[in-house]
Amino acid sequence: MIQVLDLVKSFDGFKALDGLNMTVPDGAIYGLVGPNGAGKSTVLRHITGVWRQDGGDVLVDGERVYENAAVKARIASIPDEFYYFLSASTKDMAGFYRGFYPRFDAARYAALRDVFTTVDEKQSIRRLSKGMQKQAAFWLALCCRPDILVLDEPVDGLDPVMRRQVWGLLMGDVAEHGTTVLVSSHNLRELEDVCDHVGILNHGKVLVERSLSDLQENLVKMQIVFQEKVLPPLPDDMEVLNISQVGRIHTLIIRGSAVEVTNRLAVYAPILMEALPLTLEEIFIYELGGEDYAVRDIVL
Ligand SMILES: Nc1ncnc2c1ncn2[C@@H]1O[C@H](COP(=O)(O)OP(=O)(O)OP(=O)(O)O)[C@@H](O)[C@H]1O
Repeated sequence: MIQVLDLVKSFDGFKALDGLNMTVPDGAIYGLVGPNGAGKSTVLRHITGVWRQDGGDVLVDGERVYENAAVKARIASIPDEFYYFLSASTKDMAGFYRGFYPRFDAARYAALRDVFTTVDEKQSIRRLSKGMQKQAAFWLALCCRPDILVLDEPVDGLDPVMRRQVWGLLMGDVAEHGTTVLVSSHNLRELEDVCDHVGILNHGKVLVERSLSDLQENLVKMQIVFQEKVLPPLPDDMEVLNISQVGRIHTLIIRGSAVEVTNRLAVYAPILMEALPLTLEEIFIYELGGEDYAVRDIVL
């Protein structure tokens, strides 16, 4: 488990991290979402032990990360800026990682040649295209067999086919080995299909942190058509977060499970009724939008 506790980091008096708290459970795919300058890269650099905090703590399974080689050997990272040795090729870096990561998997390195076919492993990484550099970074990171994989806007620059392949590999590692994946993005939609936990970050703080199952079990989108064009009065204790209407179709966002809400609305004898899942973006908007405009602005 990764615990970030009241983390503070200032640059020339500017608080890039301002008492940031977050918890990433083991085996989670945790999406850290926020606008430019929110502090995503800064917090990730603390979690990977690159930077020392001014205040607070970053713990992995209860141990401090900073200057802790044993903990760092369990973490692989794809940062937003590449840090490979000047003129090092993918193959050179694999040799270096083999010495650092105790579980470096040489057989996997060989097998992944068939996935990253466009990357010339003998070419200097800096001379590869941006997308190929990202592919090389994934190739190397996946071979480290880390317990924790920290990815800073990882799929930027990857084409759609490669994105799918990379996410497939990552999700396979999560399912088979319980790898914890922490991934940052500007865009909730990009993480929609993969994350099971989400933290929304702005101005150096996590505004809200939730697990997807908590959110999804508790909110449903109902599309309903009644004989009459107007919506019948609904029970007082039914928590309706949003109502919209297009023609005769009413769309209601209601708190509760799909089964429970469907049963309660069936009493009104609709002509047509369907319970639909909400997107992650919709969940955040309806769950928090009313009460927290900062969150609403970020996810919209
Ligand atoms: N080395 C640094 N020196 C000075 N200021 C910095 C440094 N690194 C980050 N900052 C500042 O800290 C704030 C957070 O930056 P950070 O890179 O963490 O944001 P981000 O959420 O990753 O943004 P983006 O989505 O644009 O990558 C910004 O205001 C940035 O200017």
